[in-house]
Amino acid sequence: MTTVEQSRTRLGIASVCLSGTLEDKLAAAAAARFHGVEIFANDLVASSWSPARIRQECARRGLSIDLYQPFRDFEAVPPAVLAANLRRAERTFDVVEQLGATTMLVCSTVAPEAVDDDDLAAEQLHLLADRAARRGIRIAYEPLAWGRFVNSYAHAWRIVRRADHPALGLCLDSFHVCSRGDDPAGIRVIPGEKVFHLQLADAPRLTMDVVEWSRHHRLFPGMGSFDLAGFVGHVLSTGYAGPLSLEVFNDVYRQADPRQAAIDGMRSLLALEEAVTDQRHDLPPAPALSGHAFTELAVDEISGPVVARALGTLGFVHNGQHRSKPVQLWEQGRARILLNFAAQRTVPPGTAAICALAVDTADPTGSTQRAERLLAPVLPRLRERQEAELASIAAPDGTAIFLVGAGDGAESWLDDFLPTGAPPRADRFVTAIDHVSLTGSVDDFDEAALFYRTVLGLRHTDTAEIAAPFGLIRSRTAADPSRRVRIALHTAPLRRGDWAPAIPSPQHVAFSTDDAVAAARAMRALGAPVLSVPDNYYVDLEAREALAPELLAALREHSIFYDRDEQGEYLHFYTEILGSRLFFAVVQRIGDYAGYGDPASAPVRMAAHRERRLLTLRDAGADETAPRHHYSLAHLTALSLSPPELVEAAADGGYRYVGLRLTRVTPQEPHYPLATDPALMRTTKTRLAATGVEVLDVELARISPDEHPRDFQRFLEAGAELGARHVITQLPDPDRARKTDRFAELCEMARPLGLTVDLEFPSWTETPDLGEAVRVLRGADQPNAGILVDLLHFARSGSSVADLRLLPAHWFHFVHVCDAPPGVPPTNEGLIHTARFERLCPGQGGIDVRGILDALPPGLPYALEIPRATLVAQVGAKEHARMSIAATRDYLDRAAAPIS
Ligand SMILES: O=C(O)c1ccc(O)c(O)c1
Ligand SMILES: [Mg+2]
Repeated sequence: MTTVEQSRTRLGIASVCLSGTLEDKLAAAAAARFHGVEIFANDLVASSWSPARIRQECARRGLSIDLYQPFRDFEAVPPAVLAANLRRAERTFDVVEQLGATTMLVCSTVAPEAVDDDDLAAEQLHLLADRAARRGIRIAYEPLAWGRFVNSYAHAWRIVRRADHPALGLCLDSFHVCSRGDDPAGIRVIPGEKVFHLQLADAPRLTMDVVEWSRHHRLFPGMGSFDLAGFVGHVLSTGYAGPLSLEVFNDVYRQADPRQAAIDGMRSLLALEEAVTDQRHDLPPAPALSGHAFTELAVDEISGPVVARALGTLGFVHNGQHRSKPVQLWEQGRARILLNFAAQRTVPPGTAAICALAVDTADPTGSTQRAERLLAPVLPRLRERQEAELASIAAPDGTAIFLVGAGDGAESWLDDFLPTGAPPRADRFVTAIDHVSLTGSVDDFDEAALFYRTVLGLRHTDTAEIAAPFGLIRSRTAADPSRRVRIALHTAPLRRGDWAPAIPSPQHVAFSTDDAVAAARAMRALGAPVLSVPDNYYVDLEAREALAPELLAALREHSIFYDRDEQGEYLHFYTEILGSRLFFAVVQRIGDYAGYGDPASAPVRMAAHRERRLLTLRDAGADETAPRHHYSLAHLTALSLSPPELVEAAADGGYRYVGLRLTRVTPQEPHYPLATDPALMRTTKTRLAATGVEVLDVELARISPDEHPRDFQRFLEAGAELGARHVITQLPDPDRARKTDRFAELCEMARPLGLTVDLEFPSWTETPDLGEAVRVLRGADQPNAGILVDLLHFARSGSSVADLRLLPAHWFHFVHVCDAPPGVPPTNEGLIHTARFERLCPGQGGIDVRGILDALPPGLPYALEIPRATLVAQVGAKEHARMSIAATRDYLDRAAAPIS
C-alpha cells in the first residue's frame, strides 16, 4: 500500500488558499488529507511560530513543505540593486533552510529599476541559483502574467535555459498561462526535470485587470472556465513528477471556514486527477444517474397542509404513509414528493423546506464510497427493521442526498410506505421531477457546485448573474450527462443586511410536463395557486419573440413564462410561495432545450412572488370568514420592544399594523428615537418590508402651552418615511384658542406628508372629553383632522355614545381598543396608572366595548393598546401581544357579523 501511495502524485495546497492564521491553515490542510503545503511569506511573517516550529508542526501533521514563496523583483537589475537583492535572498534562504523546504519561488520582476535584458536576467538568476544550491535549495522561476518583461512560460523557459543551472527551474502556474490565452501545448517541449513546481488555479472568464483577476477571483480547478485538465495533461507529459499544488487567491475562501475550503480544494484536485490520469487515489468513478427518485420536504402542522393542498391541485395523489414515521408520499407519474412532519432538520414554524434529494444511481455502494473518498459526510442510517436501507450523504448546506439503487429491487424504499387507498387520478399532468432549485449563502455557493460536480459527477454550467429586484443573484446549474438529474444553485453574493427580500433563500421543485398549457389549465381548474405574471411581461415577450397569437394568448391567460434558443423552447409556470420560501414549478422542454428559462424572466417571477407574499402576510391570521377588522399593535402594549422587535411581534401575532411611539412621553419609559437615528430607522423599515406589517400611526405629538408644532417637523417626516397614515396628538393646554391654532398648524404641516392628525382626549388633560375634542376640530377646520377614540379615555371621561354617533364619519381613522377594571379611579394618579400599566383585554373589564365600537363608522382598524405591566413581567411582551389579539378577536369577532 505504502509503495503504491508513494508512487502517486502528491497533492498540495498553498497557505494563501485558506482563511485564518498559519495554525488554522495547516490544521485544515492536514484534515483534508493534503500531502504538502506551500507556505506564503505573509503567513509566516504573521505567525508566532518560528520557522523551525512551523517545520515541526507540518511534520507532526504529515505535511511536507513543498514551496516557500514568493521572492519578488530579483532579476535584471543594476549592480547596486543586485547586491541588495542578494542580501535579501540570503536572509530568505535562512528561513527556507529552517523550514526544511527545498524549493523557493521567484516571481518574474515587476520592479521599476529592472531592465529589459534577458542575458542579464539569466546571469543574475544563475548567480542566485548558485547561492541557493550551496544551501540545498532550488529556485523555481515563475512568470507572472503581469511580469514587467517576462510574462509567459515560453519567455521564462528561454531565460532558465540560458542561465543553465541545475538549481534553477520553472514554476508553472495555470492561472498565468491560461489568463493570457497562451497555448499550453508548448509546455511539452520543456524537460520535466526543469519544471520544479506546478501551481493550479482555475478562474471565471472576466474582462478586468489581470492582477485584480488573479488576486480576487481564482477558483479551485473545475470551477472556472480554464481547461485545467488539458493544462495538467501537457505538464505531466513532460515527465513532471512533483506535486499538484493549489494556489487559489479568492475573496470568499479568504473569509470562509478553512476546513471546508481545504475539503473543497481536495475534492477539486481529486476530480482533476481523475480527469487527467488513471491514478485516482482510490476514487471510485461516479456511477450513472438516471433521475430524481424523490424530493423530501420538511414541514410542520402549519406548512404541511398548505403544501399538501397545493400538491393535490397540481394533480398529485397522497398514495402512501410511512410505516414508522410521520411521512407522506405524494405521487404523480415518476414525480414523488415526501412530506416529512418530523424531519431531522426542523424548520422555523410555518415554513416548508427541501431537506433531502434522492437520486437514482446505477451503483449506490460505489456512489457512497466515492462520496466518502471526497470527504462528504455519510449520514447515519435511520431505519427500523425491515425498512429499506438508503445510503445518504450531506451536501454542504446540510441537505441530505439519498443514493437510491436504480437496478434490481429498485424502489424497495417504496415498500416502507403503506398504501393510503387514495383513488388514482384518471388524468396526469406531470411526468417527473425536472430539477430542484436551492439558494444558499455566498460562502456555500462554489462549495455546493463543487460538491455536486465531484461527488455526484454532475456537470455544471458557467455562473450567470441576474439583476434581481433585491440585488444581484448568481446562479449555476448542474446536471448529469444524461440530463435526468438537474440541480440549480443560487446565491445573493452581495447581500449584507436583509433589506426587503420577503422570501429569504427561496427553493423550488420543478416538475416536467408534456404540455404546459394543458397542465396549467387543468391545475387551475383544481384550484392550483398559480403565480400571476404581470401583463408587461407578455407585451415585452411579444416584442422580442413575435410568437403565434394563439400561443401568446395561452401563455398570458395561464401566466406561463416562455423562452427559446437554438435547441428548443421552454414553457414554465410557478405556484405562489407555500409557507415562506418554497414553491413549485411546472416546466415543459420542447426539442433539446437544456436551460432553465430566460434569465431576464427570473426578476419578473421574483417581483410577482414578493407581491403575492406580502399580500399573504398582510392577510395572515385571517380565517375563512375574512377579518372583520384589521388589527394594529400599539406600542404601549409592548413598549419594552424596540420598533423592529415590535414589527416582528406584530407579524408573529397576526397584526396587520403597528403603531410606533417616536417620542418619549414619560421620563421612565424606553425611547426609540426613530426620527434622529438613521440606523434604527433602517432596521425598522427592513423588518416592515420583510414581514409585510405596515405602520398605521406614530405618536405622540403632545402640545402643552410651552411646546410648538414646529418642533414636530422631523417627527412628522419620520412618520411619513415609515409609511404611517396617522399621527396621534394630545393637547394639554387650557387656552382653547391657542390649542386650536396649534392643532390647525400641525394639521397643515402633516398634510403634505399624507398624514392625518388624530386628537386623543385623556380625561386627565385639558382636552378631557369628546365634546372638547369636537370643539377643537370644528375650530381648526382642517381636512386631515381626526379624533382618536381610546375606549379607556372615552369611558373615563363620561363621553356619550349618542354624541359619538352624530359626528362626521371622516373624522375617524382608527380606534384604541382595550378594557379596564370597572369603577373610575378618584385621582388623576389613579387614572394615569391604569392608562399606562393596567388595562385589560376587551370583555375582561367594565367598559361597554361593543357599545362604543358600534357607534363608530364601520371597518376601522382596531389598534390594541393594552399595557399590562404585571402580565408582561410574567409572559414577556411578545407573548402578551399575541395573547391580546387572540383574546380580542375571540371576544369581538365571536358575536359580530362579518362586514361586507
Ligand atoms: O499575485 C501575486 O503576486 C502572486 C504571488 C505568487 C504567485 O505564485 C502568484 O501566482 C501570484
Ligand atoms: Mg503562482
